[in-house]
Amino acid sequence: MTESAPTEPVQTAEAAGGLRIAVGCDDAGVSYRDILKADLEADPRVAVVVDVGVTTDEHTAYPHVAASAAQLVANGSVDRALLVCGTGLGVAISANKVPGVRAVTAHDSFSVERAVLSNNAQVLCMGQRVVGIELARRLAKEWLGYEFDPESASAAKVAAIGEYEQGTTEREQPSSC
Ligand SMILES: O=C(CO)[C@H](O)COP(=O)(O)O
Repeated sequence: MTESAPTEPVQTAEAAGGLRIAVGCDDAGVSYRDILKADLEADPRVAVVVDVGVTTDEHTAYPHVAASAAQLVANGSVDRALLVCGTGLGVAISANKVPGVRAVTAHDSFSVERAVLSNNAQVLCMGQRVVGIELARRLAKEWLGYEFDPESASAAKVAAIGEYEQGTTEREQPSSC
């Protein structure tokens, strides 16, 4: 099911009956976004797909699309986001500017796995000019199967990322600096 972007966090993945996922792209990622979106909509693990753009005749730059999707993640409207631009880099950098969001660019199976299991990344970014479409589809499918374990040894490391973001911790610099 595709829905327009909700403004309020309405429910949880459990209540929705599956993952709620935002998809987005710039004009360099439209065809991959369309294919990946269709795959997500057909996947029984996915309850809701929210498309934040762009449309085929639109040229909104990647930071704006990425920020829209990341804000939906941050406010709890969706569980995850899948973003596509030319490289997957700009959308990741942009999404990471939204507090609470951990976005990665990944084009291989192991990195996709660790993005969730090590980093609890909610946003996966790919580059239409970098990865083949069949690999991108496979990676997106694998990505759905991973769930971060808050009891894992990785949890404290992810928490430390949040502390730096919030400025509640600071690392002592070497005395030479
Ligand atoms: O890949 C992109 C940003 O990382 C984007 O699709 C193209 O950006 P541009 O090279 O600045 O046009």
